[in-house]
Amino acid sequence: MRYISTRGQAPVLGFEEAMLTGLARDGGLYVPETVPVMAPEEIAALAGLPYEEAARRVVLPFLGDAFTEGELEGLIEAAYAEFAHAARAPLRQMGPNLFLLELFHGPTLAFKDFAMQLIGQLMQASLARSGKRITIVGATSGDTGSAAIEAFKGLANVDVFILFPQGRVSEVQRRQMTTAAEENVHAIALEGDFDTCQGRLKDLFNDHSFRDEVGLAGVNSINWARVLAQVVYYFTSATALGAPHRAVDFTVPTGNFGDIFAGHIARRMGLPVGKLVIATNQNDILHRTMATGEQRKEGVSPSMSPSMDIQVSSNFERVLFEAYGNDGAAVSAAMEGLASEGGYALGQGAWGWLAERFASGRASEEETLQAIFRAQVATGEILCPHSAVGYHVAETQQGANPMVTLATAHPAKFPDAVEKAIGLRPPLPPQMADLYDRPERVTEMADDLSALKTFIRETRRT
Ligand SMILES: Cc1ncc(COP(=O)(O)O)c(C=O)c1O
Ligand SMILES: N[C@@H](CCOP(=O)(O)O)C(=O)O
Repeated sequence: MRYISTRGQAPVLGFEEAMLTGLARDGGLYVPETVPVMAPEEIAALAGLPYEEAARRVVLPFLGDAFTEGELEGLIEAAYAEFAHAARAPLRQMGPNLFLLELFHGPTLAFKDFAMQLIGQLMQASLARSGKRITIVGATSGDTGSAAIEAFKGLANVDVFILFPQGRVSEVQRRQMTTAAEENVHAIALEGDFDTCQGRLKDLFNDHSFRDEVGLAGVNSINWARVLAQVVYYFTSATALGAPHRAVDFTVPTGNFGDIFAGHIARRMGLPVGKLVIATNQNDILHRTMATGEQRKEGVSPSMSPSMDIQVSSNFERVLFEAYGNDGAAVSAAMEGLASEGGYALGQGAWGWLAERFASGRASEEETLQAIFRAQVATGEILCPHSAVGYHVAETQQGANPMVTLATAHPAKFPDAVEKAIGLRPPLPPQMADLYDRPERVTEMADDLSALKTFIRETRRT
């Protein structure tokens, strides 16, 4: 299995190297050169399997010879052992043909745990073999950070630095990151928004001597392995609803485009996905891109679904690479336009290509609150604001197929928004009940790349 960069100028890598490399050395993102296809019988056979076994079957063809089947089985078992629901990703019926895929039963209460727990296991196995040590730097708008901390805290050969936008995550999200007591974990509150954090992360990767000096590794969805692990729940949910014998639609609350890109990969693997709907909050760059054929940045406007307050949607580059017929030079030109001129036109061919594969919608702040209210009245389910954005858009996009909307975080991570919608503050689960009593440890930093490098150099263990 070979992985190539979306910018076409970086070395071709195997799975394990791509996982440990993070951002490609030409600034692009790694994607599989070819996507393995599952036969309808293989897909049908996933129905009713334990989540772990379905994960093994879906993930294995992408790994080449990086891990043996036996190794992979053990690592997947360990990855999902701490999930609080036996089904791992249970489906809940919300209406006659509308379903919610609950992805918040992992240790940090967001869908990030599905991928982060697995890549935590894969990376540790790989590092144990090589004896190397790495420095993980992650950028977060709230959920990736705590998921990464949970997966890598306390490891002797890994240091973890998480950049989050100061004042732009919920209090629960912040405390999940700043209360880790382990000495290898460092939460950094950066001046700016999530795009600033992700921009600095990519700057660190693009400084080749720095990345080599500290053994930089990435666990954002920059890392292909993150996306791959998220492909699994599209298969488990669609087969539970009758795939491959009928098509299933999905609506995905979207920010960095990783989760919905995983759905796109599931479809390329042969899963009959009907509509794949991008759902955005008021930071609706992706919805506007689909509507106008032009991607143009506006300022980030803080919303009650902060994890989706993103304008520079990293994984859009992966789908653009396909839309441009794997033309790395065209992708580089578009990314250059986004960075220096604030936007670029997709081009008619690429716009049409995308419109055939993705629909889109947006939810305003008021529509998000109403969706939380409606879902609770209809079914008793309390949605987090991100899931509510998806729920609102899913309702407007429903057709003949079952529609699954992804519930990406637990409502207790966003008590203020939920209280505004339904007058209740959802309690944290018992293992986090003392979150507000734990001491916080955080480093506040201005947006200064050279100061960030110095901090990482001086703080990481060698
Ligand atoms: C709760 C929640 N919902 C949705 C998203 C958007 O997912 P993606 O960035 O993969 O599009 C995020 C952040 O990634 C998130 O944390
Ligand atoms: N919403 C994310 C942003 C980072 O996304 P990732 O999938 O690239 O890690 C978050 O909560 O941090």
